[in-house]
Amino acid sequence: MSHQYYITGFMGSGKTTIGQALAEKIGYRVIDTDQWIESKEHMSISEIFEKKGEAYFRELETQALKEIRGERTIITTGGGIVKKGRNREIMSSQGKVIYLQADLDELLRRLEGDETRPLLQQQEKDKVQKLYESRLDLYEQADIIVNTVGKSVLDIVRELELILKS
Ligand SMILES: Nc1ncnc2c1ncn2[C@@H]1O[C@H](COP(=O)(O)OP(=O)(O)O)[C@@H](O)[C@H]1O
Ligand SMILES: O=C(O)C1=C[C@@H](OP(=O)(O)O)[C@@H](O)[C@H](O)C1
Ligand SMILES: [Mg+2]
Repeated sequence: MSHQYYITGFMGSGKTTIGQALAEKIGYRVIDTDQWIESKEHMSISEIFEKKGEAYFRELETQALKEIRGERTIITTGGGIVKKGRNREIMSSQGKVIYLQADLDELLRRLEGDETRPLLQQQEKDKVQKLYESRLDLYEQADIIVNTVGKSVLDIVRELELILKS
């Protein structure tokens, strides 16, 4: 088993939820980059986007990846972390990258009514689809890819536990 695992995927793929449950199951600690940034800035992700802008938030994501280090650690990331080559390099050099896959319709169903993701607020579906498609190749560079559609959180945790043990 690796010391550090990074969980990636589009918004709604279940990174935060699965990371938490998997960490409990295998006795790892878990740190979510969005939560790390919110507590550092004393602001919600939406407020950071609104008051400081996306570029500022992206800088903090890189800082989070550099600073969050440790044995037996799962790092759950924000869906846009893969955009920067530097971030992808940091993740693959410091640990193993897991991609949680789902089709866009499933992701949007899971996030119906959600108001915490600024990039989904008042966006046409076309725009979200373009964003999703622009990231697929980047997510697919992961070491481990798990399809989450039609599976419960528990199913996915069990599947990942087996993969990590092998
Ligand atoms: N496998 C799954 N099946 C159905 N709903 C899920 C699944 N995984 C996560 N969810 C739900 O989707 C929503 C987004 O999950 P979250 O963990 O916040 O995703 P992410 O961190 O990738 O954006 C939550 O309401 C969560 O309960
Ligand atoms: O995809 C993105 O660019 C983002 C995803 C969000 O995290 P989740 O993927 O956990 O929703 C959060 O980091 C921010 O709203 C931007
Ligand atoms: Mg999350």
